[in-house]
Amino acid sequence: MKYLFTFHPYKRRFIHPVQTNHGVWEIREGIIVSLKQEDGQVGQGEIAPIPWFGSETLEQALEFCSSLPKQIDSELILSIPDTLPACQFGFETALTETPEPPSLQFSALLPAGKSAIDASIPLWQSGYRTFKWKIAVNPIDEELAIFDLLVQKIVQNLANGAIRLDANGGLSLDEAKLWLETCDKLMANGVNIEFIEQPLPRSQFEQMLELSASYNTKLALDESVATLQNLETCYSKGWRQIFVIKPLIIGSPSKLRQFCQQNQIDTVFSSVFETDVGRTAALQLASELSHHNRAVGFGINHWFQ
Ligand SMILES: O=C(O)CCC(=O)C1=CC=C[C@@H](O)[C@@H]1C(=O)O
Ligand SMILES: [Mg+2]
Repeated sequence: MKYLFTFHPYKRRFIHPVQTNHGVWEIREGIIVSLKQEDGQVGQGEIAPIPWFGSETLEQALEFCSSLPKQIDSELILSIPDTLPACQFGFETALTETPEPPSLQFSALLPAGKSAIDASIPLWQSGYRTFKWKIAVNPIDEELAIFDLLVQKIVQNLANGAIRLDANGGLSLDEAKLWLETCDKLMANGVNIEFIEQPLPRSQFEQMLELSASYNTKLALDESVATLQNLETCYSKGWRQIFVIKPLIIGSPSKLRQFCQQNQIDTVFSSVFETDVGRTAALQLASELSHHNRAVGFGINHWFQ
């Protein structure tokens, strides 16, 4: 079947710039692709790259879209190269109907630094019980002190709740060990620290594998497994703790589905701060493939003005 193909770049400014060890992210740019069938039905998909995670750049995605003919078919879509994972996701999901996903548990992202404490209260009051906090943004002694207050403020009251820490690869090995020792002690006192996400840079996989065997607190790989190729490599090198899956940059949903059906991996699905177009498709995939005991990192989606 042939589809009439159009694409529309978008640009959205974050209400609160996202502060991580990678820096401050102020504007999210992406592309909405539309595929119109002969009967007039239109399917949409979203291309939302995060090049610093290993996906293609927005420019590369735009160049790919511009290189396509006006009419394309599913054969061309399923042959999009693995070097364009965000395009693979955007075009493939534009092909498929995405029914409303069943209800999922959501995790709320807290801002880095001490503003996390005040930000957590309204989120907790609105029902969130899982929170993710960015670390390796401020000096570790400052963050450990803030974490102490955060735990007292919310986590201890969290019946069946949890807190996740995301370092975006910004800790040194010694800092990672200090965070893990701190979390293990809190875990021993009944605080549910669900995991520490990407404590070390992608280049230190072996050290993270060793850490994962040395502490009770679990580790989740994110930047290390951002594309399906990287995920398969980490799996083949022995990673069996948690895999963060960002559907919009992982690549082909059908290839991801195949891998998850062949390998029972522990996954947590995560947003790339996409629009509702990508979010709907991503939540559908999450509801299909995620271990339902892990909240999905798509909470508070009103990140934009
Ligand atoms: O996973 C979540 O809970 C929310 C999404 C999220 O934290 C991120 C999305 C995109 C890039 C990063 O800034 C960050 C992450 O590292 O997981
Ligand atoms: Mg992360």
